Amino acid sequence: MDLLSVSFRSMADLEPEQEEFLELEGRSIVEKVEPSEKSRLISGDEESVDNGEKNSLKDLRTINLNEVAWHDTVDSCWIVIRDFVYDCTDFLKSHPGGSDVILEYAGRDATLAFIGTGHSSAAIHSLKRYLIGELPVEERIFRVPNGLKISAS
Ligand code: HEM
Repeated sequence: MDLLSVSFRSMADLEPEQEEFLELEGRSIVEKVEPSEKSRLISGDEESVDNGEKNSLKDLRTINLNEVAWHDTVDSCWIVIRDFVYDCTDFLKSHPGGSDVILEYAGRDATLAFIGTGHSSAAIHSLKRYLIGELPVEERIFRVPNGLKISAS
């Protein structure tokens, strides 16, 4: 047995409440497809999906972490949640948790903070208003096709 064996599971393996989160992120995509297709969609295998929503997935702009990092101020505040990029600039002042907590993550990944705070379904729903893109496949850590295994051996 490996000393260290960590698996980043595909989205299809997540707990129900996490899956809800992920479904909400891509609601318009997953609602219109069969369960088998949905599982492929949420695991990131977009090529295998042949439906009307395929294009909307592909149309999402690819934004890398380097570009995200430039938007780390109150005048332009981008954050990454589950490999999706959000522009929160206009939302900062109205965030119920205050602007400071979001600004702390401006220009970088805020996934664990966002989840750790226990945001409501309404909050998760509202995320899509600020969605501007997604990370390139090689920079993703949550939506990895077929999962990613890190092993010590
Ligand atoms: C675009 C991203 C975000 C959106 C749309 C958002 C939305 C919301 C909403 C709607 C609430 C009210 C409570 C609820 O419905 O859950 C809330 C509360 C809160 N959020 Fe966020 N949030 C975002 C990012 C973040 C981030 C990155 C943090 C970092 C820790 C954070 C920390 C908090 C905290 C601490 C509260 C609790 C406020 C309280 O109960 O007094 N949020 N957020």
